[in-house]
Amino acid sequence: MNGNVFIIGMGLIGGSLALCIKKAHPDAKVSGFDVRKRQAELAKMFGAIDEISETIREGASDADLIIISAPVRETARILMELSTCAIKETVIITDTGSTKKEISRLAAPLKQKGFSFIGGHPMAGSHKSGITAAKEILFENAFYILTPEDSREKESAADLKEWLRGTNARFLELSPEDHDYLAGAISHFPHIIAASIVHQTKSLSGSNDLLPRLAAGGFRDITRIASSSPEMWRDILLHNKDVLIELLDLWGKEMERVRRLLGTSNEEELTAYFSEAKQFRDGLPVKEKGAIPAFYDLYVDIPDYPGVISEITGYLAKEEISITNIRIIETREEIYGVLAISFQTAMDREKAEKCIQACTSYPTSYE
Ligand SMILES: NC(=O)c1ccc[n+]([C@@H]2O[C@H](COP(=O)([O-])OP(=O)(O)OC[C@H]3O[C@@H](n4cnc5c(N)ncnc54)[C@H](O)[C@@H]3O)[C@@H](O)[C@H]2O)c1
Ligand SMILES: O=C(O)C(=O)C[C@]1(C(=O)O)C=C[C@@H](O)C=C1
Repeated sequence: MNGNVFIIGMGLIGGSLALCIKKAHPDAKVSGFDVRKRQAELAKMFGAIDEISETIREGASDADLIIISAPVRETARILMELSTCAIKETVIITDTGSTKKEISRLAAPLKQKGFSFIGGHPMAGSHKSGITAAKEILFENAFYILTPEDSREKESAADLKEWLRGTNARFLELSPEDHDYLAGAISHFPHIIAASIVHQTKSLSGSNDLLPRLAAGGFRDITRIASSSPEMWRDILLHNKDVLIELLDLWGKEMERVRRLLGTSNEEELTAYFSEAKQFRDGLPVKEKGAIPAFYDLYVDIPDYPGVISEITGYLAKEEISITNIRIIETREEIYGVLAISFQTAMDREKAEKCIQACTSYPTSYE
């Protein structure tokens, strides 16, 4: 498509969308604004945007598409500001916020003036923030929720999907209320639990300094998202307060149930508790990014000696196989550790396994 795209908030999501739009629509002009000007400068340096806008008013004036990609409570303020700006009658306005009900309510002044606002939420991300973490592949195969509310917005949603074609995401239309309930359950609530586990560990470690040093695989897996932006999560929780309080009450009952099973040493029910959870978790889609991003992980049993990781990444680099993440799951002195390497595609993982098998004697595996 040809036209002017204006992105407000040049962080992880704004930057990644800018890269996707530039790839799919090379003739479009993409400009960006960020309250932290350095973010916009970096976005320009990385080639994510063509121009930096000095103000929202300036960037919005000639835009055909405006994407707001700031924390959700800032998004509310930006919507108010946009409703006072001179903007094209035909402009499509969208956002990327993790909550939709409150944002859609706050877009009312713009909608009353006849502008198309379509709430949006790409359901993929990271615990990392800022433009330096942005990547074109972030939304590949992920669900991208849109919340058009009337027939005019549903029509504009078709143009919006075309603008966002380069995300290679799977678009899904929901009401803002349904969105907030679902996202509350599978995204917002797990972030509270992750942070609460870290809090519990922190307070226990006050009386035992060995505790944080022992926190390995399982703890790291379940608490990764506790490293996300605190301001972003504060705002999400405040926007989705009612749903989250309801989920916290349910969780309390769930924990009571486990406590009872433990108290009575109920072996059968405890096995059933974990079996049911395993069955449901194992049945979640792995090939596509759902609420849970797809990982194409390869596990390599490695001896614990200096240089072993660079040895393996060196072999992969020679074959030009790109890695998205690498971590050690477990290391104990003189015992084998497990190196988990993540790839973007199943094909990359297969190539990597063949390469490691050809160059080393380290056992490899994946689920
Ligand atoms: N991080 C994720 O995993 C993820 C995934 C999907 C959606 N989201 C949502 O997308 C939005 C952006 O998240 P992110 O991860 O890119 O955060 P981020 O912190 O990486 O980027 C947000 C950017 O917005 C800028 N900003 C803040 N207030 C602003 C304002 N008033 N005007 C202009 N710029 C402003 C910040 O300086 C920052 O650069 C949030 O609403 C978040 O809920 C996040
Ligand atoms: O992968 C992560 O780090 C995320 O937390 C991404 C995640 C999620 O909960 O799945 C976080 C918030 C967004 O609104 C969408 C995606």
